Parts: sequence; structure tokens; C-alpha cells
Amino acid sequence: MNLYGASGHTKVIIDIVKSKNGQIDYVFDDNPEIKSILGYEVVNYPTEEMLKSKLNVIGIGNNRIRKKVADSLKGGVHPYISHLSAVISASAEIGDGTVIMANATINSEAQVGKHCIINTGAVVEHEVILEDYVHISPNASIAGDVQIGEGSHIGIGSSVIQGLTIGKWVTVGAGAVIIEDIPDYVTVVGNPGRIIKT
Ligand SMILES: CC(=O)SCCNC(=O)CCNC(=O)[C@H](O)C(C)(C)COP(=O)(O)OP(=O)(O)OC[C@H]1O[C@@H](n2cnc3c(N)ncnc32)[C@H](O)[C@@H]1OP(=O)(O)O
Repeated sequence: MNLYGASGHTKVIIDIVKSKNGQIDYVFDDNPEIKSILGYEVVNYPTEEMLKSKLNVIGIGNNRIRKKVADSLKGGVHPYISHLSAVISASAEIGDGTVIMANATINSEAQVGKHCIINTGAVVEHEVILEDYVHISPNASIAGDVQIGEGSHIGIGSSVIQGLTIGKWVTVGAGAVIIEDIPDYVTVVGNPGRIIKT
């Protein structure tokens, strides 16, 4: 596979791929100052052939940039990858390009879109729907039947109670507790969650 972005997030993805004896062919990053990552050479100026050679995973934590790169991908998208310790229901659906980190749980009939991040120890409960490019940060918990719109970032250690709808491109702050629906394009912090930015 090819990886885009030589970031800390990519390092975690490399660990997952190596633990499953997977093969990383190229790591791309357009910052010419980054030459290597965890022992892999970083390609700053890839050829068309390199870009199309393998299925891709985008190792970029920023949801907007991940979408931008996905929109301009030359090659195909790799099926989701997950750490060996992740617990994923057989009835869950996970989109291509999504990465699922150590100790994450995705329960029955959850639907996770493309290029999402389910980070370390996150819980995505039964029948949750996550649209493309959503990031559930470490130790965040999404209760049953919640829907989260495209590109939203749910902060580290936050909680969302069951049945809510969170809009697209929302940011939920670290440690927030969300107890009511959240509209698109806002930042919410605190317990109970309150909107601080639109
Ligand atoms: C593997 C990984 O590392 S994954 C990465 C995980 N990281 C995260 O989850 C980070 C989540 N981000 C946050 O919590 C950020 O603080 C954000 C996005 C909510 C806000 O960031 P900014 O937009 O830069 O807001 P800023 O720092 O200016 O804060 C605005 C106000 O909100 C408050 N605030 C910011 N974050 C929080 C929070 N999590 N909880 C409560 N209050 C908060 C600030 O104290 C400030 O209050 P004031 O106006 O009374 O002084």
C-alpha cells in the first residue's frame, strides 16, 4: 500500500500495518524537509506511476486536508485497516481508507464511512452512522443510534449520548459531553456541550 502524509498519525498506521505483516510501498509527503519516517524513505516528488501503483491510505489527521487529498487521489483507496486489538462487529460496515486504532470498538450494525479515523480506545456503539472523513479521537464514546455528519471531529475523551444527530464539519472539544443535537459547522465544548464558534 501507499501512505499519504508523514505525520504522527501515519506512524501509528505504519505500526498497525507492520504488526499484520503488511507491505508499505511508498510514503508520500509534499514537505521536502521530511525525508524518512520510522525507517521508510519519504517520497517528496512522486511520479505518476508511483501514485497509481498501489491502493492508498491517507495518514493525515486533519479532516479537511484528508478530504482534499482523497479528492485528488490518482490511485485507488485501500480497504479499511485495523489494529489487531480492535473489536469490530461482523455486522458493522466500514468504508475504504478508514483506519481503526488499538482497542477501538465498533459495535453491531454501525456504519462507518470512507477515510474515517476511529482512534485509540474509541467506542462506536450499535447502529451509529459516521459519514466520510469523521474522526473519533482517543477514548471518545459515541452511544447507540447517533449520526455524525461528514468531516466532524469528536475530541479526545468526549461523550455523545444515544440517538443524537451531530452535523457536518463540527468540532467537539476534548472532554465534552454532548446531550443534544448539534448543527453543522460549529465548535462545541464543555459539559453539557455548548456552542462557542460557528
Ligand atoms: C492521537 C491524537 O492526538 S488525536 C487528537 C485529539 N485532540 C483533540 O481531541 C483536540 C480537541 N480540541 C479542543 O478541545 C480545542 O480546545 C477546541 C477545538 C475545542 C477549541 O480550540 P480553539 O478553536 O483553538 O479555541 P480556543 O483554544 O481559542 O478556546 C476558546 C474557548 O473555549 C475554551 N475551550 C477550548 N477547548 C475546550 C475544551 N475542550 N473544553 C472546555 N473549554 C474549552 C477555552 O478555554 C476558551 O475559553 P475562553 O474564551 O473563556 O477563554
